[in-house]
Amino acid sequence: MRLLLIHARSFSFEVRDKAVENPEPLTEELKRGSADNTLVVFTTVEENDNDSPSFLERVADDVLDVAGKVKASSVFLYPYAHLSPNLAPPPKAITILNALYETLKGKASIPVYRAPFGWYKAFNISCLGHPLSELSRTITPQESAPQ
Ligand SMILES: NCC(=O)N[C@H]1[C@@H](O)[C@H](n2cnc3c(N)ncnc32)O[C@@H]1CO
Repeated sequence: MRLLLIHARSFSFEVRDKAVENPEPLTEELKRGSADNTLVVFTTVEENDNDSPSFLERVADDVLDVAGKVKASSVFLYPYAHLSPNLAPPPKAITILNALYETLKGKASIPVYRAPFGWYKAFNISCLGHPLSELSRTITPQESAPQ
């Protein structure tokens, strides 16, 4: 999994067009969204990722560690298919992203928002520019436990 974490003074998005054959069904609340003082997590699910609790908890712990360090008021999970050449196919990616969203919500003491999967979206972001305001992570499922 590849993450780009941007601590934003403000962030907003609005859905435009379908980007995959079967995008996530849109509800009114998923068509647009915004937050201030938020940690935007651009997330690319890779082909070797899985939805095991141990993997998702490592990802969530890393994200929430950054959110705490930068004192973000919320986390914004943003599906983003541009951070890796080894993409998981959409059905697997949406499953893992939704599981990561639930894991984050279960662990976070701040609100966790998300943008919908499978859509092109317009977005505005105002990066705060402090030393921890632009971070990237590559997190992979651990190999099977040593024999
Ligand atoms: N620019 C906006 C956009 O990227 N839209 C992406 C994601 O919402 C989603 N998507 C498809 N595959 C993946 C993946 N492996 N990981 C994350 N999202 C994915 O499908 C859209 C087209 O690739």
